[in-house]
Amino acid sequence: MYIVQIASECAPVIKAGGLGDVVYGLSKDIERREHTVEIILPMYDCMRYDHIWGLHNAYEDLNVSWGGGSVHCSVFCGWVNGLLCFFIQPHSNDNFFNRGCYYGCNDDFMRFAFFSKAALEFLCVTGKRPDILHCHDWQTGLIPVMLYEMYKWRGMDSLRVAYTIHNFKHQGIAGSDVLAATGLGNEGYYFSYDRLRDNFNPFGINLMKGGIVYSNHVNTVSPHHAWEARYSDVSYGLGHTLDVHQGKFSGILNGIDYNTWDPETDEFIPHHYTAKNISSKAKNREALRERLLLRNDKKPIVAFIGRLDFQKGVDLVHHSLHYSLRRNAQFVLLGSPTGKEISDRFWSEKHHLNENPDCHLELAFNEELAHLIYAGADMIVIPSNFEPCGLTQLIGLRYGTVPVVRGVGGLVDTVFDKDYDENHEPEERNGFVFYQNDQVALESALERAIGLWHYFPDEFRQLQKQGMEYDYSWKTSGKKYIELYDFLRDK
Ligand SMILES: Nc1ncnc2c1ncn2[C@@H]1O[C@H](COP(=O)(O)OP(=O)(O)O[C@H]2O[C@H](CO)[C@@H](O)[C@H](O)[C@H]2O)[C@@H](O)[C@H]1O
Repeated sequence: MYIVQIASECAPVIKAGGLGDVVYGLSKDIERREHTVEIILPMYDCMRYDHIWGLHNAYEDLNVSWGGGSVHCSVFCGWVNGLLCFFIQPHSNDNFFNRGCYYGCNDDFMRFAFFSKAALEFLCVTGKRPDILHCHDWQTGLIPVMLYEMYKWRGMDSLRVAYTIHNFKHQGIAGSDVLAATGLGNEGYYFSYDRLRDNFNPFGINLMKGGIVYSNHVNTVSPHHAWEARYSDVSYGLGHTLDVHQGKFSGILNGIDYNTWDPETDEFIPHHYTAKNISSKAKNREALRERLLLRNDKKPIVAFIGRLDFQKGVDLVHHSLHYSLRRNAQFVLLGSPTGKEISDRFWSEKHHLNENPDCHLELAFNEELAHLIYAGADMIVIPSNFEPCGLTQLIGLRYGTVPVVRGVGGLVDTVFDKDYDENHEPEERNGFVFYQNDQVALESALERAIGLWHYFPDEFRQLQKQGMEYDYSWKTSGKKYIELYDFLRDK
């Protein structure tokens, strides 16, 4: 089979969060199964060029009709750890991808609508006819729309689209100017509730909704979140649309790339280990302390790694920091703030705790440090408000770092409470789970975790090993995607 992934991120070259990991890890898995996979990405000025091998100009004259005129683009091509990637570079005064950031501009919907159209144009003029186009999140929601409404007539009618939603919170709400710019036009047609009109904002079109309506299949990234999306409010207004399209909606659990995330070979950690010699993990704890100037004391390290965003339960992240310090633990936070308010709050906390020898706040994106924290910490706390899948608990489990999570979304599918999970035998349990979205609930789980570390170290070690024995690689999930692609291709 021939699959083309179109996305706004692919690790390690473009990574703001979990989307990048999934595009990379899934593509690697597809390749391992001997299918052909290619990835189309924007060519951002700030991406990690050092992770691309053999970057060269592969297509010089891509002209994309846009806003009544045409934008000239170059398409570069190179290999990211063996994966063939195409990078689209538009030459226009809009400077869509030369902004020193991946997201967060006022015209993001225009930037990614343009990228979507350019990706289709590239496939069209180069004669590439994959069996499956796999699109991700709102940034590429217009691809199935334009494929069906425009490009199908240009020899692309055999392509099928799989659309994966990693985060319902960001949907890409735009005005009719996007219709005009892309050439879709016909406002009356697209501003229908059956098509792109936003379910709650009558003046906006919703790019993610377009992806849902027009794709051949839609999935989110865990079975439990697929259920939540239909029966609770976490689909942020798209529940009705999912209901209408329920026959083509499912949940497929994410995996993680077991070569990138492997405590036995990880190039960013000083001491390698496996479940069998987990005692070596403690040396990474020491290395982490040394790196972050924490004192050497008989205490566990609790960590948080992630975007600092409403989604991640920042109030409870903040509370878990202070609670851990009170309960004789150290705390390490690696977080990229997503807004000014959250940023100010955590910067002020960082200054306040600057001299504290038991905690460190790193407010930045730092891939290398993330690896050392996964290896050196004893527990990872994930108190999310909602979590479509969550990768940090999967990585934590792989590194013997016990997850303490709120029971939502994919966290429900992957973490099983040591004391209370009734569906798993004690030897199959792997972490701590709380459900209520409040401090008391968080404390009850964190206290059990920290207490186990201090008073029952053998049991704690056993729990770490049980977590490490889980297989959350792409082995199972990759197979599910291949089955899905196969099913769509034959339709
Ligand atoms: N400051 C930082 N420095 C270094 N590394 C950092 C970092 N902040 C985050 N990371 C890394 O980025 C990834 C984040 O994974 P998450 O599952 O939390 O993704 P996110 O919420 O962004 O994405 C969405 O998509 C993913 C993928 O589908 C879903 O799992 C998730 O639920 C959904 O919200 C991990 O690899 C983590 O180590």
